[in-house]
Amino acid sequence: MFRNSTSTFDRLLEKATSHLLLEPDWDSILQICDLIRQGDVPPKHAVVSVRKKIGHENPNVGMFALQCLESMMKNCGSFVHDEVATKEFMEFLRETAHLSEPGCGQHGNSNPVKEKVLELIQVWAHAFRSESQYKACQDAYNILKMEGHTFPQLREADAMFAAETAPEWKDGECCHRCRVQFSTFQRKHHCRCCGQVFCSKCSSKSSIIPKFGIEKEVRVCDSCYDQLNKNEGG
Ligand SMILES: O=P(O)(O)O[C@@H]1[C@H](O)[C@H](OP(=O)(O)O)[C@@H](O)[C@H](O)[C@H]1O
Ligand SMILES: [Zn+2]
Ligand SMILES: [Zn+2]
Repeated sequence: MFRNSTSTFDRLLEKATSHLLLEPDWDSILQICDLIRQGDVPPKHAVVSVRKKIGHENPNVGMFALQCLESMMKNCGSFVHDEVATKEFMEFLRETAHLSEPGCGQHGNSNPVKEKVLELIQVWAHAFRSESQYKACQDAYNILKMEGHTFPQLREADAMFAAETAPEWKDGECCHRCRVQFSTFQRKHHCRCCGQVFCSKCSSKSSIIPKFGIEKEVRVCDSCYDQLNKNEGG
């Protein structure tokens, strides 16, 4: 399931972080986000790959990788938050900021990679201020503050995370809609929109689910189908 989309992801990441770019390749970045949101690429693989690019000796590659990470955090929801808002990853980012400093230990923010790291940690610390499972961001922010780094002005709008992620699939012994019992001949199916379990008759339709970033047709139950397509065809 992951094999070919992972190679697509890798190709897109190469493209989005090429040292030849003069500005971010937003189209590739958004395609990367779609692959992760649709569950086509394991979030861990995605974050580990971007991390390698952030640490690239060419600061331009590092910068493009940070912009890619920023979009992934904004658009891919908890899949990516769980991989990035960790003590270990925050230490890596703090290390990256220090390594990119001109000379040893000055706090001049004249370095775009360092400035971007400070901006991102500040936004995430703010966005996750009430989520204890992501307190690593606050901790990193406080450490950097204590070290005397100056942070850019926080733009409230930057701290909003867009995408919801698709719900976990529920289990059950009968169809959520018509209550028919599942058996060898009456197979289970899941609606990708509500995550409930259905018989084939009650989940025979498919639809895209933009709110979850699912741009390809996937199986949905009859009521989710109606919801998702109600404004179509009058
Ligand atoms: O066909 P089975 O061997 O019963 O396996 C089911 C299919 O994989 C269903 O995929 P689908 O929803 O895409 O149909 C999945 O939703 C169910 O959980 C599985 O039990
Ligand atoms: Zn049914
Ligand atoms: Zn549904």
